[in-house]
Amino acid sequence: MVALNAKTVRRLPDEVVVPGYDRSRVTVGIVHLGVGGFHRAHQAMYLDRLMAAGEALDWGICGVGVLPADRAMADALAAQDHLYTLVVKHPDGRYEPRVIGSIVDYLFAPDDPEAVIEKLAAPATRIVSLTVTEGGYNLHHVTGQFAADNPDVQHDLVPGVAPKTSFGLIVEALARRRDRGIAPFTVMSCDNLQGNGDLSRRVFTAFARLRDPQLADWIDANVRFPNSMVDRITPVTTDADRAEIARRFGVEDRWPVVCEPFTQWVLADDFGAGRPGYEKVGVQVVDDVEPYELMKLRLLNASHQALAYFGHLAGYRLVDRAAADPLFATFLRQYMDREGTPTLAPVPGVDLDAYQASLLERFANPEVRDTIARLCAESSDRIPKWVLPVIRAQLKAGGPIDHATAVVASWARYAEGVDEQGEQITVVDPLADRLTAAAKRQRSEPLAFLADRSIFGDLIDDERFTASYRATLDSLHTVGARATLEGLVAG
Ligand SMILES: NC(=O)c1ccc[n+]([C@@H]2O[C@H](COP(=O)([O-])OP(=O)(O)OC[C@H]3O[C@@H](n4cnc5c(N)ncnc54)[C@H](O)[C@@H]3O)[C@@H](O)[C@H]2O)c1
Ligand SMILES: O=P(O)(O)OC[C@@H](O)[C@@H](O)[C@H](O)[C@H](O)CO
Repeated sequence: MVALNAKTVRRLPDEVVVPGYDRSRVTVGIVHLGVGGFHRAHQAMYLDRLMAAGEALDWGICGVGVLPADRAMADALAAQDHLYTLVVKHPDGRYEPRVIGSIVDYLFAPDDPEAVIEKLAAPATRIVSLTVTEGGYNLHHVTGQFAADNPDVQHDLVPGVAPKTSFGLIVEALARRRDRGIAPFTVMSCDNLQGNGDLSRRVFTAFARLRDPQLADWIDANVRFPNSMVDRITPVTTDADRAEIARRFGVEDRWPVVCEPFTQWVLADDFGAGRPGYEKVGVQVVDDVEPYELMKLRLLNASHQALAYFGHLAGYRLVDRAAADPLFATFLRQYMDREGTPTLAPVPGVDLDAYQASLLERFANPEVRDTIARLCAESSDRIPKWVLPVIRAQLKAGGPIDHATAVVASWARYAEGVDEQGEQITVVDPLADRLTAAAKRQRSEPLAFLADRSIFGDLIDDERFTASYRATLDSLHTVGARATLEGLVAG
């Protein structure tokens, strides 16, 4: 057994691909906030491929942990010279292991925010990328504007304090760059949000405006925020993954990453200070990302939510098991076909029918072992971004809404916190208490959950929507998830 680090990496079995490039020559050009599973399966992997081809050695990544919970990642990476194993799991049971070397440093902001700000302000830092989850942008769910009422954001607005948030860290670094005459970095969001670049521009300038209006104007005029669509299903790493990787390859890795074979990154070419030649390793660099991102968010991510709550209520705990159930597969396919896809513009080079079929195959990969629990978490940050826009578009167009609306009703039923067997459901959501309190009232007050206008806006005033919602919720309460799905599928 080999405990992974820079010295031991050469002793790994041949089937493990290891960095063939000299990592001591790699310098930091990218600072990444939110180094979780996805960043390590996606952006860091693309860069590793480029580095393996002898390119982009001045675009190494320095990871940053913003939240106190990131201490575990800081410790794991430090113990391994920032190396980790990425294991691609094929549906036939094949594992493809690769040690990724593109992350060369990691800073833990809660211990030393000043070091993070200086790293961000360093002239060599030309891109600051983000995977801080949908919640990390502090968006008002209905208006899409920056919600400044978060206590940590308020803390970061006090002059001279050590920042606690991405906003405080990035905006302070941009202020120092401006004052020192250093060109700004590009801010590249890789989170699952429509127009993630445009939206990053909105929230970072809104935060800066609360601090210093001139700085906000400077950021707005000088900083680039490219949009992107990112895709690769990356479940939470488990101890079983660690044990299996040790057993198969003799690698002792504190925090490997596992993921599906599919990967996609569609990126707008909008960088102010250069970028790695990502297109050489399969990234689609395009002028307009919107058609791709709408396709992905409204088909893949919305379908994930369509599977999540019904799946949990029907007794499933793994995504592949639910996706392989013909009833669920039919429901998802009908949702995509009749409701999601008609809201999309044509996507260059993509056959949407084939895309839908490929999603069902990806979800049903039995090796990935993605959990329903991961998909159910933080729903209040996901449903408004992925499912409600489909309902609104279909209401406007007079199109069908029953399946997308049923997803919302299934979330409301799930949020009651008790399943169909009377077992407790742990609702993981920043708004869990509020959501569960409203959901518990809905047996006597059917629209109680929808009354939260900060999430649903004025949807509660639309009679077609509420009629469909009530019908599904009532069915969930009386006949349960499976029979409700059967009814929906039968039309
Ligand atoms: N996992 C996937 O399949 C997948 C695929 C495509 C895109 N993504 C995007 O990547 C994001 C992260 O996914 P992951 O699987 O890496 O999750 P993860 O839980 O492994 O990592 C999330 C990281 O974000 C940080 N974070 C969370 N809230 C934050 C905040 N408010 N401020 C700063 N940092 C914050 C966490 O500390 C952690 O480092 C997703 O929310 C999504 O937008 C994920
Ligand atoms: O990670 P989130 O919060 O964006 O959403 C959960 C999943 O739908 C998502 O992670 C998908 O697995 C991913 O978007 C696939 O590319």
